[in-house]
Amino acid sequence: MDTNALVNVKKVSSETIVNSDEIHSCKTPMEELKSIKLCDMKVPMIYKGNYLVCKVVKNPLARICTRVGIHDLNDNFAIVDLYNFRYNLDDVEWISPGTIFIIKEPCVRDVLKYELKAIDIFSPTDVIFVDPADAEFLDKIGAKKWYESMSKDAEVWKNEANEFFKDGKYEKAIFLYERAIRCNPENPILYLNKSMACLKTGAFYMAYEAAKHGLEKGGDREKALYRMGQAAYGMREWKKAADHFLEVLKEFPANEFASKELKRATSRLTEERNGKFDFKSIFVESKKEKAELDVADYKGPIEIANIPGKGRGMIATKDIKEGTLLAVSKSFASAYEQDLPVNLIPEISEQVLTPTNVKAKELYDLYSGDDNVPNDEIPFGIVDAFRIKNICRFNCFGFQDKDGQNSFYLHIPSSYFNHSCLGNAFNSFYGGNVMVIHAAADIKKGEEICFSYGSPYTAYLERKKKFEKWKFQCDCKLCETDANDKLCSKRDQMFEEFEEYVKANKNDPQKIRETYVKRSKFQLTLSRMLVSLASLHSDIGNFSTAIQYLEEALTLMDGPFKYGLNISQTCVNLALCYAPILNIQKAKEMTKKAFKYSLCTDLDHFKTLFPYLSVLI
Ligand SMILES: C[S@@+](CC[C@H](N)C(=O)[O-])C[C@H]1O[C@@H](n2cnc3c(N)ncnc32)[C@H](O)[C@@H]1O
Repeated sequence: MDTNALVNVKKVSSETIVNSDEIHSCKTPMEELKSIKLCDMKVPMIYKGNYLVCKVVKNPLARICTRVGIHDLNDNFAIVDLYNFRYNLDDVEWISPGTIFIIKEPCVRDVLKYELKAIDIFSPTDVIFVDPADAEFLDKIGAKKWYESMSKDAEVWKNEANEFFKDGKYEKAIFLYERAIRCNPENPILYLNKSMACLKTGAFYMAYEAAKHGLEKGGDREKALYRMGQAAYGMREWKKAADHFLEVLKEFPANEFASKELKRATSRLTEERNGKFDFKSIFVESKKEKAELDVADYKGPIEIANIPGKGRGMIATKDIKEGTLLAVSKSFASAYEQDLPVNLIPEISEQVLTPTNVKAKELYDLYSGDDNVPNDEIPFGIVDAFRIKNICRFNCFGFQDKDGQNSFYLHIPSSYFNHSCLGNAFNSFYGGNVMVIHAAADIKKGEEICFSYGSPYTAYLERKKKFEKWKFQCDCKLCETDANDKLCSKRDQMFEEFEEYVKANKNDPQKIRETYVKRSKFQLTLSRMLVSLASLHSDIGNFSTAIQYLEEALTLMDGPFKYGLNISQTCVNLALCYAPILNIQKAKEMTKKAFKYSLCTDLDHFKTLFPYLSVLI
């Protein structure tokens, strides 16, 4: 047997992993599974109905997954590849040699070169970690031989856990607080400390439960209630959070932290109930690196309905005016390109384990690609990596910041809007983390509300290809017009050449204009060229030509796609061209128009976005 396989973790792309059709997630409770040993396992095979008890014997290695060498209860060796447990793969401490764990329904394959068995784990909830000091549980799974006799003094483990906590090693601290609790289940401090450590790792459900137990065991009420409030806030249960902070203040009125937190929770409640958001502050905050914005989700006069041929979609519950705020959502999970592999499963795993299972239900209800497979109910506390991977594929939004860095976001409520290139809604992002959807037109009660999944500027064939990946065809008027227009792809090609050409010539888009002779509608490519040309001219101070191009572009943009084409920015550009030639009246007119189309809450918000226009408004 060659254990060198361990040093040979393959470099594979994240796609290779998450696309595997063999991703299996165990949905059966541990009590219903039977133990199995490596010698009884044939390869390749998924051992449904079984579990394997193992112990890490070889140091972990990490590339795209974390790989460890394990022994089973017969001391037979195998490789275990753990996917989707961590963002930060450099962190391997969580599975160091000596770690005992159970693999529920293991997927076994062979590594021919090394004549070894290998087990792939994709869903974090397929693993149960076992404390070597937990004699009772080890006995239950037939692993008594791995029992390590350790101190039974809870204080010893509490002190050790506190040290880990101080070093920022929260998971290790949680593991030891749990050991301490097994030694002395009546000590409330252990629960409260565990709760604090859980808050640090974002395991809010566990934090809430631990603080509640601490309270029930007679622990410090101020601390317990405050932590319950913090945990509820983390779970985005604003009312519950506010109630706990109020309870703290009632008994301990001098607690300044609780009064601050109560204010925050109340703001979230107002956002959630009335759609009253401070978009200016959200904008300022979103400009910070890897900003984590603190906002509630809001659902305006809209509801989910079945839309023939499109699955589910959003419809208006009453007549809606253009510019109305329809929805705000904070991303459920996010990943940054620089943190390769891009993988939302570790974060989603934390979120899925909430007490009421509401979040898990909302997540698993999202479209996962196969209309023929009913979205069967996933039991509470189960991370189904395969389903989540598909949900991400059909519902994630990519976002590129100004430095060209990509990030990926899953927004739950916003995932129910279908696409239309000429959508009657417009979605904008605050750093990607927060998605805001406004009505881009007047909408009648019962009408479907769609927004464009990309820029309407995207060339027709490119759009079509993109939609094919998402398994649909767009039947909007723009796609219909483009599909019937023989000059469409020629024009798109000309545009590409044009971009190169204008860079060199700063010339007129006459040739493109000519391609529209037979089509007066949707002259998007022309407007795009005019905007490009205008910017070249304004850069060299040729403002009157820039104005001529921008005014023409503005007329062409004024259609159902005006928000998608960022008409507000074109008005800003015009204002910035009128101002230097001292046509202040026009500059003010354009600034006013820019504000109208900016969807800003108020002038203050607008001025934060465009401070250099402040004097014109
Ligand atoms: C983000 S989901 C939108 C909600 C989805 N319709 C549902 O039932 O949950 C994206 C998926 O919706 C469907 N879809 C979106 N826009 C569509 C359109 N214009 N026509 C047909 N299907 C569309 C496609 O299946 C696409 O992959």
